Amino acid sequence: GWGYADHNGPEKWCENFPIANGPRQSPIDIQPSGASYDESLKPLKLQYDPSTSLDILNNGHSFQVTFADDDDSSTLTEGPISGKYRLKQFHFHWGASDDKGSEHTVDGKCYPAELHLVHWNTEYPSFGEAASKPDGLAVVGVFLEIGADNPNLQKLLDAMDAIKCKGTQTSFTNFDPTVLLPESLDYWTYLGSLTTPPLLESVSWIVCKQSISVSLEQMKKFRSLLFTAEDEEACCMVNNYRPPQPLKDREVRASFK
Ligand SMILES: COc1cc(C[n+]2ccc3cc(OS(N)(=O)=O)ccc3c2)cc(OC)c1OC
Ligand SMILES: [Zn+2]
Repeated sequence: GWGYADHNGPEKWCENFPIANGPRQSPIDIQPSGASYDESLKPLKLQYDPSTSLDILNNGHSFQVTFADDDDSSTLTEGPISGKYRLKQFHFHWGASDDKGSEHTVDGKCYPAELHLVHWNTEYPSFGEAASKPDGLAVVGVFLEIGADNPNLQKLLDAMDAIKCKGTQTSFTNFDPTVLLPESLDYWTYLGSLTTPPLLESVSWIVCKQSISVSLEQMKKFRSLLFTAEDEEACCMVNNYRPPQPLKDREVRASFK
């Protein structure tokens, strides 16, 4: 299957997923000077109910926290989207060292990690259905920057000992992902895709301008996870990011001046 190694990584994904070379692939390098301020863009409205958080899982590509999405308890509305999108899961991408790890870059600057909050359009019956529609998904991206210890990440980090290997999961209840958002919700937005196979071109990307902090010690904990299952030769889960893709015929809009 696909992965992030030389033999199955981003440069090879087009062999099984030709959309990898499509017209609206993600991530991209965001160039603030090339983004146009759009005064019609609304502030993001994120309303999350912590009782919808279910479990935390090492899926062999990242770790994700999954949410109950059978009602409108945790939603994203306003912002650049129309309608209501339900939170399905959040996950991260990160590097082997602090000079790389994010998927989006800003004027070529890489961050050590990037958080993705994945939402699907309730216009459609399920995540799977929405994932194949051009307006089916909305992913909020938040950069992590090396700095002070971030206490809001601690619950995630404490759960990592229980999900070290691919395929392991543990319950993860009563978590409000709002605590992971930066104080300013200024954002850039553009039309793109999932950044992992199946790379479906169904995502309205919403990338926050402001980052959140993560300490060096906390980053080391991310890097202690494994891509591999218990019975396989251990391979550290690092560099699970896709590099920026061609912007092609797209515009990036800014919600701020
Ligand atoms: C839950 O059902 C699905 C889960 C998944 C799993 N999945 C795969 C890849 C993903 C990539 C993502 O990319 S990202 N990094 O841009 O957020 C986000 C969520 C994803 C979720 C895919 C599906 O069809 C495409 C599903 O519907 C059948
Ligand atoms: Zn992601």
